[in-house]
Amino acid sequence: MALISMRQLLDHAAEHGYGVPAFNVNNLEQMRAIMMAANKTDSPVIVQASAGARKYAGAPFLRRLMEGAAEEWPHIPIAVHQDHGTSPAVCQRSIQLGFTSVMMDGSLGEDGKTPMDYDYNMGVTRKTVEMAHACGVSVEGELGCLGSLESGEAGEEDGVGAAGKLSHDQMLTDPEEAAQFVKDTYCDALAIAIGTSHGAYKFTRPPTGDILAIDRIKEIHARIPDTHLVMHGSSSVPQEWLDIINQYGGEIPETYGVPVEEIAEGIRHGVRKVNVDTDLRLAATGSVRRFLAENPAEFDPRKFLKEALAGMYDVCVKRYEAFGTAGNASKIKPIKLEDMVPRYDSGELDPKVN
Ligand SMILES: O=C(CO)COP(=O)(O)O
Ligand SMILES: O=C[C@H](O)COP(=O)(O)O
Ligand SMILES: [Zn+2]
Ligand SMILES: [Zn+2]
Repeated sequence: MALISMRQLLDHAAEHGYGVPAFNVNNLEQMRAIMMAANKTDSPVIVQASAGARKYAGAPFLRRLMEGAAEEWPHIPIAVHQDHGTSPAVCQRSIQLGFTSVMMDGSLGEDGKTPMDYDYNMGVTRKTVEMAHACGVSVEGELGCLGSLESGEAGEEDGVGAAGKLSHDQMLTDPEEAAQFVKDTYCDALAIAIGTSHGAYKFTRPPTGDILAIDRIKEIHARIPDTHLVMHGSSSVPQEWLDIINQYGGEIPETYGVPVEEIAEGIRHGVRKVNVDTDLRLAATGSVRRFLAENPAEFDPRKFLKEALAGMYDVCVKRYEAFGTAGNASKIKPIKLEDMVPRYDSGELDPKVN
């Protein structure tokens, strides 16, 4: 079974200059779509589960989904990551469950909503790193809060993210602070705030530099060249899927996501993990709406779920190709988690800070 640490996967991505989409998983169809697309394109995989996913599917089922993926596609390296952990204890339970990577999102408090200060964030992240690295598990931290530079609104969506108004400073990760944070915590990957937000309603117009700060990535990367940068809220919100949803009875107002070309520019400057959830939701919804509208007599869920899978598969293939992930699965030689431990202990994985 090729469940590997996210650190190993992202180190390979950094060495070879590509990015990896991290798709959120809640159910069988998403998992199969992601894996079938990875198999087709020879891409290594990051799948991630949120607190909402654990609530929806239940932790034992989620674990079995991931184990099932590794069993059916043993030649594909898979990092199993916990998305937006709200405390070291949550991260610890995920490690116990078999996750190979965790996110400690200390930019927000345990409620997942209240923006916290540097010292709190640094403390919980440092604690998580000590615990995770002792198990060979990697850690993603977050500095800055996701939110819209267009409206000043925080990124709350489906109960995830800060709520209310945020200042510009809170919504843009400071390169100086990022350098200090990496020095203080030794996290493997860092989620940065550059104007993206979760969900489908990111921008009211195609984003330009004033509302999507891709340039900020370059400044941060220059300070922490070994730390893998993570873009959250990076669905592209494909207009073709919005059109299909609305053509078949949906009511989604005009909205724009993060263009794939902007993500590719980020990848050229140190972004290695690109979080995508909403795009698969849109593809699944559009596919199901279309199928049921065109086949009103059908009632076998496998028929419409197969359509959902096909729509999501399509999005996954496009992202693996656009981010340069394709062609790399077969080049990675899996390192066991227990063999990551001495690598951390020896200091060979310590981050460089300029
Ligand atoms: O960041 C995400 C999960 O952590 C998902 O972002 P999207 O809502 O843009 O897909
Ligand atoms: O972090 C945001 C992801 O899109 C997960 O969303 P969720 O909490 O609804 O599962
Ligand atoms: Zn956050
Ligand atoms: Zn996120």
